[in-house]
Amino acid sequence: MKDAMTPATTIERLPIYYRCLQKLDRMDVDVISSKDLGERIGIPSTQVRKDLSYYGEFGRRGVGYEVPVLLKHLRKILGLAQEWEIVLVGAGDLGHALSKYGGFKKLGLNINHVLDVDSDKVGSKLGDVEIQHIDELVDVVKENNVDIGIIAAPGDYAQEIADELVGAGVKAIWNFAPARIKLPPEIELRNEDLSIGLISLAYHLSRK
Ligand SMILES: NC(=O)c1ccc[n+]([C@@H]2O[C@H](COP(=O)([O-])OP(=O)(O)OC[C@H]3O[C@@H](n4cnc5c(N)ncnc54)[C@H](O)[C@@H]3O)[C@@H](O)[C@H]2O)c1
Repeated sequence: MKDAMTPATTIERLPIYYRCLQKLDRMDVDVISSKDLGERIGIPSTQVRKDLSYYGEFGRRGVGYEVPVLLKHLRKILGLAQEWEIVLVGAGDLGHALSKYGGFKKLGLNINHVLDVDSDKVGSKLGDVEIQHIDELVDVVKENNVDIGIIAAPGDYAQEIADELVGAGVKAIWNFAPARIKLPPEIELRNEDLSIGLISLAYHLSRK
């Protein structure tokens, strides 16, 4: 089924299924019913079946889903059957946190390049990645076939950085800067705002 027909909420749930199945696989669980899978991630079994039906027929009626098989399919669907080369722009507090988080590497999402404008930071290491000067952006992207760029620099520079990333060949941008950046339609853009989660907690608490 085409992505355009898959609801955004289903796509957002795929990584949750994936993580849950990885855990089950580590526990040597071979088969899981849609009911058990739904309970583990807090949604009804009907929703599980509907979500997965957008991508094929994976389960067996009355039996459930074979965990390793579904995991393999989801890995492919999520684009995690391959390794991704990623450049991070901005080696500040957020850049440190993102770069040092080990979970991305385990998924094959490799933040192998970090760029910054601050000459005091250039040459120092973030984990085992050496920070390079922002002037190296084009070479870094081209020489390493970088597909994904992360912007963790101030908002005032976000558009300029995004344009440079795209010009160099990056196909997707994860933007943390508080700026509305404009990109060609073929470039995937995800704007992230961690405060949304915290504000929603405050919203719900204030109504109790
Ligand atoms: N979306 C979110 O949830 C979220 C959360 C935290 C921070 N942020 C945003 O992320 C960005 C970084 O936040 P931070 O707390 O790490 O800030 P920071 O000041 O600690 O780090 C910013 C880094 O960007 C570098 N930089 C500045 N201009 C640059 C340029 N033109 N090219 C390359 N590097 C450049 C600086 O030298 C610095 O190392 C800010 O825009 C901030 O608003 C967003």
